[in-house]
Amino acid sequence: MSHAALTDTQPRTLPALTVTTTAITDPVDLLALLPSRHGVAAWLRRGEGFVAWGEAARYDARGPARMRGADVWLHALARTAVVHDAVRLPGSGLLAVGSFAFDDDDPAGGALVVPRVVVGRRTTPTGVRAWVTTIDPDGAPPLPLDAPAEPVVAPRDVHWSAGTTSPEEWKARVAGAVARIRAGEVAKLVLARDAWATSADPLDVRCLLDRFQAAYPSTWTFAVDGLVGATPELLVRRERGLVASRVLAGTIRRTGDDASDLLRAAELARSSKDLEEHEFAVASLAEALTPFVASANVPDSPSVLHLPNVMHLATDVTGALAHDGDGVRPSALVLADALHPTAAVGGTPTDVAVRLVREIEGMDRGRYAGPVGWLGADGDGEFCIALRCGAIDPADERRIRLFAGCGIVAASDPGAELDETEAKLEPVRQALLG
Ligand SMILES: C=C(O[C@@H]1C=C(C(=O)O)C=C[C@H]1O)C(=O)O
Repeated sequence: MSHAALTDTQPRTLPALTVTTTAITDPVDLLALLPSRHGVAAWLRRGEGFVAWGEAARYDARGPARMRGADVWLHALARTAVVHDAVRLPGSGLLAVGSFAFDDDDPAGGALVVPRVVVGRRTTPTGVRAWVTTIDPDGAPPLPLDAPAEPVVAPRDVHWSAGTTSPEEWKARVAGAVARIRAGEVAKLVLARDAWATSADPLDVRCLLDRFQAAYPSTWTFAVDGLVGATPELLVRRERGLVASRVLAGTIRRTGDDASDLLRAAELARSSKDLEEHEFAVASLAEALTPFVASANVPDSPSVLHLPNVMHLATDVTGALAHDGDGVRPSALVLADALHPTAAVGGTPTDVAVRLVREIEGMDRGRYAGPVGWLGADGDGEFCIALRCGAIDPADERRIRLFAGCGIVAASDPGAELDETEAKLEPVRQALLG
């Protein structure tokens, strides 16, 4: 598909938004506030973040400029919005949630959506603060905040079906990738696979989110436009002039036995295959971030991140944002665009790896492995990499497409990589099964 066919569909007129944020008493359980399974969004970690519903404005993004176009759109909306923000914390005031396709050419494109209602919660040095933001377009009456909630529906009679390639075929593709790496075409590339699950009823993201939060509290649990998951990987956070990113690459499966998991964690921290893979990812992230920061802190060696299903080598990179030539600081979404795709989901070097991923993987990734998160009107925000997630089929909401991938290097073994994808599919599988 040519890029020309994938230009952004810029809305002709922008609504004038009235935005009001007021402090509320701590609701503790944000998910319990979501009124229905329709048109809801969530961004939660350790019980903090926000839930949102309704749609005040929407930007459907396409093509290589999908993120920059969305950023310009929110900026323009913010210029005409009337904002009363009595809370003034990251995530209060005008914000939008978005997710974007992995590939420039993917018709999935992406979207940035300004919700009608956002309820947020955050721990501050003076205690937990909570707020509600209402966003009303063009004088529309505010949505009722105390509408009775529709009961949450758990998935039922879930059955699984094959994705684009069978496990055997996928292993053959990994072996093909290893041969191309050993031939010197590319140093690392990330290959993913998909699988389908179908429930008896339309899927209710509120149930899946609840289960993700309970099982994976240290991940970013999200629902954005039908993409739902629990990702451990922060692409970029921009908050008050500081940036942060968490690079993950190098993975080992958990056994469920604490003593042997500790041994495996030590093995992972010494494994030259995983350390090499991790170094590629940190180096490419640091290089992509350099033009935007006045200073950066890149730790010399990774730590081990323990999740219930897998352990990863992890490096937290931080920096102080620089102003560009016009004295403007790039927004979180502009930064996400510059950093995407990292070596953790593309490969090294990026351009060759992305071309080979397209050729060898033989599947459309859609919004899997693309940036997902939120953007505030002041440019602060948080974008993760959409991993450990599934995309609900808009044409049949009983169906969800799950994804998982892994970094392939010269020393990769196809059977072990298939195993790793199975471990990475677990969060969504568990959320579907309960
Ligand atoms: C691609 C995925 O995960 C990425 C690949 C990893 C690896 O290869 O070790 C580790 C974490 C993620 O950066 C996925 O979960 O689908």
